[in-house]
Amino acid sequence: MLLQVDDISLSFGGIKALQNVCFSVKEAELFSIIGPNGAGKTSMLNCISGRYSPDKGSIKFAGEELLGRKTSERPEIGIGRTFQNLALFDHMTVLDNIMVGRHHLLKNNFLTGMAYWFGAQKEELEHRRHVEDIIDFLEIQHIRNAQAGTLSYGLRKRVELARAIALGPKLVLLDEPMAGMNMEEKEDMARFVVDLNQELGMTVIMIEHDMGVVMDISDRVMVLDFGAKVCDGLPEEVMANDHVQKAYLGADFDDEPETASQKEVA
Ligand SMILES: Nc1ncnc2c1ncn2[C@@H]1O[C@H](COP(=O)(O)OP(=O)(O)OP(=O)(O)O)[C@@H](O)[C@H]1O
Repeated sequence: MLLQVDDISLSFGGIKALQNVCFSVKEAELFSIIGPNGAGKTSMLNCISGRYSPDKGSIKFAGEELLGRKTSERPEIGIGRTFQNLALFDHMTVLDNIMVGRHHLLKNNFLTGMAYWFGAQKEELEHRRHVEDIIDFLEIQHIRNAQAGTLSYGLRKRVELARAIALGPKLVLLDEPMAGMNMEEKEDMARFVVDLNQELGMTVIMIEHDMGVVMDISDRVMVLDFGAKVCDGLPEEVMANDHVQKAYLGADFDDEPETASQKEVA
């Protein structure tokens, strides 16, 4: 297993955001987390990315305990992430935004990392080459010099994905990568998520509300509700689960992707 999550609980005052959650993700798997609003999905991602510290439990990545390690170490360990809300530097170009994703490879420090804007040419060249590969991969050549703030929402989400994978993580955590997108943008993003999983071999954990996309592209799916795991398994197993049928999908849920994609968990 690349990621082994055991007995994770997390509370905020009286709110139990996560209750004894256990699951594991294999290398090169595309694993989705679904559930209604407030189910604990982002909290789970935040525990893996180090943003939140769970009250108890263990999260092992490639056999090593992650809990207790600094959040800032996650990129070096091999974990990248995107956020539910866009977190780009709007005044910077697409290229520079993605370069920021690689600053950890310089001196582990944002300020020294920024020094490459002013000089460290050789190292910068190497980084640029790598970033250009990502730009090609995500088909954003045409906007590489555009200011991030001027782009459409769908393209900004794609730039954010580019930054998350700039360091070539083993595991990438995607928090609602298709939220707020139109159909065409969603299809593009779904294709890129599949490609980074299948072509680049990255393991993906994705939170996504669009059930059609989730069931279409995931290897396995986990359902959370009120902070607890309802079930996990193959998409068809999860779809057949009574609790999932009743609580999230409605009795009339149709398995066809065209119909399914109209439905959202919450
Ligand atoms: N930083 C925080 N402070 C206080 N409560 C929080 C915090 N983060 C999450 N919670 C609470 O924990 C519970 C789980 O929230 P979380 O954001 O993980 O759910 P979610 O499944 O990601 O929901 P959504 O689909 O709306 O993003 C909610 O009741 C939420 O209000």
